[in-house]
Amino acid sequence: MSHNKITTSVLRQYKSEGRAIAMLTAYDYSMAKLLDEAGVDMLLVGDSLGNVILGYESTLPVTMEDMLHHVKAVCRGTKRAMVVADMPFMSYQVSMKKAVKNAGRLLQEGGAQAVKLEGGAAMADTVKAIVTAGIPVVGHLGLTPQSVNQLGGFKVQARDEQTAQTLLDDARALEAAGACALVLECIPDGLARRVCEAVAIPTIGIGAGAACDGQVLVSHDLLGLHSGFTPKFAKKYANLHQEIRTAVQMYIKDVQERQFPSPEYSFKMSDTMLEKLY
Ligand SMILES: Nc1nc(=O)c2c([nH]1)NC[C@@H]1CN(c3ccc(C(=O)N[C@@H](CCC(=O)O)C(=O)O)cc3)CN21
Ligand SMILES: CC(C)C(=O)C(=O)O
Ligand SMILES: [Mg+2]
Repeated sequence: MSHNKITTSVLRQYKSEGRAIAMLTAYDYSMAKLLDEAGVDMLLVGDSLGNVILGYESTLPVTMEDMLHHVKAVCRGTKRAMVVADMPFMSYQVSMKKAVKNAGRLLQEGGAQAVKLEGGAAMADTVKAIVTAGIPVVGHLGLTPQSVNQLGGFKVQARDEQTAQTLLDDARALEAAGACALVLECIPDGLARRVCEAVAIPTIGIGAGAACDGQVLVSHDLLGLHSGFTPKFAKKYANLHQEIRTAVQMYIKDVQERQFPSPEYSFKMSDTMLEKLY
């Protein structure tokens, strides 16, 4: 097998060469295999699985056990892409010791290559401790959904001078702490460009404009597979929701009209053998 796994040094090389990084979320084996074979560079097992897969209203109820379950499935389907696992709410905020232990579980038990956690300078020491343990960490700034109860909703972040400066300082603090990349979510494109220029590590945007070194989306959003709310920044490249509905309705009709299964989908036994049965 020619693995050619994407590593943190490959990501930095991409940035220096101006080659854009394509990242998508994946939550299961089949989809991970499909996205990996399509050539995506990074797969994020996002805590958005709380919304998309488990049907929660937010990402807050997602647990370490939920994450591990899905990280394992994704890693079994992935050869080339770097698998990044979101650290769920309360798995890294309580203590640095717990943070290192939980980050370690996502690599040791889950099989991920890196973890991602939300927060800026306040998380720098935690990032440093995890990195010191040999675990690559991706930072996440801007709209950080685990803080939705403080942010007061899912809104564009860092729109005024003070909050924009804080975000720039946070990016520098995370880089200094050893983060290998930064996700920038839902911030003005000009601010994202300033962050990209200010740090040497790759920035991966979601609703953060075109200047980022890479882009990430929730794959269900781009595939038109998610029946719930889709953010404005999510470009829909397909309408699989409708395709699946149509396919399932055809199946139901076939079953009801006894058109399925036709002989090609059935198994035969000789009439002479059948006649012997009593
Ligand atoms: N399906 C899905 N896609 C995502 O991108 C996503 C999730 N789920 N769950 C976790 C977080 C939550 N995210 C969200 C959720 C809502 C908005 C949102 O409502 N955005 C507004 C912008 C409002 C404004 O202009 O300030 C929008 O209209 O898109 C954005 C990101 C991103 N993540
Ligand atoms: C939206 C991305 C960046 C994420 O954190 C997730 O999918 O959980
Ligand atoms: Mg997340």
